[in-house]
Amino acid sequence: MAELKRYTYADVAIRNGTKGQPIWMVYKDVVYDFTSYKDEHPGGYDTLMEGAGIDATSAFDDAGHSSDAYKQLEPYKIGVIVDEEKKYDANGKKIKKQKVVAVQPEKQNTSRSCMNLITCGLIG
Ligand code: HEM
Repeated sequence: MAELKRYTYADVAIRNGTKGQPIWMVYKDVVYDFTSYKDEHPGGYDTLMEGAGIDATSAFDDAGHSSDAYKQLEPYKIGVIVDEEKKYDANGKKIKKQKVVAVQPEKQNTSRSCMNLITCGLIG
């Protein structure tokens, strides 16, 4: 089986259907090209374009599409999002981003000097 092409969100953003660009869309880290589907979408062209060039996962899910509509995505698949930019795990669940908190050296010093103050206060 041929390996799927990998795209970044910047690659997808350019293909937003304007200025003769194709209509690419991302659903759960998979990239689709819906250019040929634009006049077939039962929900209309404008509604389809709401997801053009972006991660349209929530827009697609929120539209209340039937299971048939979900099955119709497959033939338009052209690739996947690069690993570094993936938003979903292998089970299709949204990856929770870990909050990275930098340790500030000044703060450490402040608390230490504060401790010293308390200690000094207690001793002296
Ligand atoms: C973000 C992108 C999309 C949005 C916001 C959207 C929205 C909608 C809405 C609002 C309807 C209901 C229309 C009505 O009842 O009058 C609809 C219907 C439908 N859409 Fe989409 N759509 C999107 C993309 C797609 C794509 C990519 C496909 C398939 C390749 C698709 C397949 C369908 C189908 C088959 C229906 C008919 C009802 C159903 O079976 O659920 N849509 N869409």
